[in-house]
Amino acid sequence: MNEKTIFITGASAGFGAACARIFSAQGNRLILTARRSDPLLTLQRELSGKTEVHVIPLDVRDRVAVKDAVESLPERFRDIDVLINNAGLALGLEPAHKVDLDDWETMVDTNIKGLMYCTRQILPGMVARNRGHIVNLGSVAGSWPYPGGNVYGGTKAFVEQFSLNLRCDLLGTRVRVTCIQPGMAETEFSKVRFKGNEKMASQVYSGTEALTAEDIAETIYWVINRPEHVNINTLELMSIDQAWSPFAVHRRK
Ligand SMILES: NC(=O)C1=CN([C@@H]2O[C@H](COP(=O)(O)OP(=O)(O)OC[C@H]3O[C@@H](n4cnc5c(N)ncnc54)[C@H](OP(=O)(O)O)[C@@H]3O)[C@@H](O)[C@H]2O)C=CC1
Ligand SMILES: O=CCS(=O)(=O)O
Repeated sequence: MNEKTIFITGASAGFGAACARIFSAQGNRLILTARRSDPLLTLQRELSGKTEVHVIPLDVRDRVAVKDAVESLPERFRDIDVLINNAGLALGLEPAHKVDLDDWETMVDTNIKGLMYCTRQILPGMVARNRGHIVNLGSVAGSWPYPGGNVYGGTKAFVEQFSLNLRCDLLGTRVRVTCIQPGMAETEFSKVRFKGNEKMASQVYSGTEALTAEDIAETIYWVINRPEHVNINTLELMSIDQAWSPFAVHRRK
C-alpha cells in the first residue's frame, strides 16, 4: 500500500472524478474539491468503502476560500503529497474580435489564477516536508494554435511555462512538477464550452474515439508512481483520431 494524501481540484466531473476513482483504489486519502457539492458527495459515498474522502465545495477563483479550505483541513488530511490542479474550462470558440470579454476573464481567473492560488497555498508544506508532486492540467491548446483558441490556449501556455518555472524554483527539493497536456477528451468540457448546447458538444467527438477521462487519470497515476527521483516535466497525449493541420493560408483574389 502506497498511501498518499491527494488534493484534487475540479473533482465533480471529467478528469478530476476519474482521478479520484483511480487513486482511491490505491488506498490514498482524497480531498475532493469543486463548486458543485452534490456530485462530490455522491463520489464520496461511492469511494468511502475504499479510502478516506474529505469533500470541500470550493471555487478556485476565490483566493480567500482557497486559503481557508487548505488551512482548515482535518489533521489527517493536512500533509498533502499530491496536488492535482485540474479545475479549468474553455468558454466559447468565437474569434477574438467577437468574444464575450466575461468569458476571457472567467478562463483567466479559473485556469491561471485559481491554479496559482492552490499552488501557492499548498506548495510551502510540500517544501517543508521535502516531498510532494504538483500535477497541472495544461492542454495541447497551450502549444498548438487553432481558430477560437485565443485566451483558452493562452491560459494553457501559462500552465506549461509556470510548471517548468516551478521546477526551476524547486531544484534541490524532492518536490516534483508535471504538466499533462491532453488533446480532445470526451468529458463535460465541450458542454461547458458551448454553454449547455449538447448538439454542438457532441459534434466535437462525433465519429472519433476521443480520449476518455480514465485515459487521463491512468496517465496521471503513472506519472505520480514513477520512482521518486524521476520527474516527468511535460506529457502530451492525443487520441489516435487527432493530429495537426497544415498552415492556413489566406489567398487574395
Ligand atoms: N476535455 C478535454 O478535451 C481537455 C481538458 N483539459 C483540461 O483538463 C481539465 C479538466 O477538464 P475536463 O475534466 O475535461 O472538464 P469537465 O468540464 O468535465 O470538468 C471540469 C472540472 O473543473 C471544475 N471547475 C470549473 N471551474 C471551477 C472553479 N471556478 N472552481 C472549482 N472547480 C471548477 C468543474 O467543477 P464544478 O463545475 O463543479 O466547479 C469540473 O469538476 C481542465 O483544466 C481542462 O481545461 C485539457 C485538455 C483537454
Ligand atoms: O483543452 C482541450 C483540448 S482542445 O479542445 O483545446 O483541443
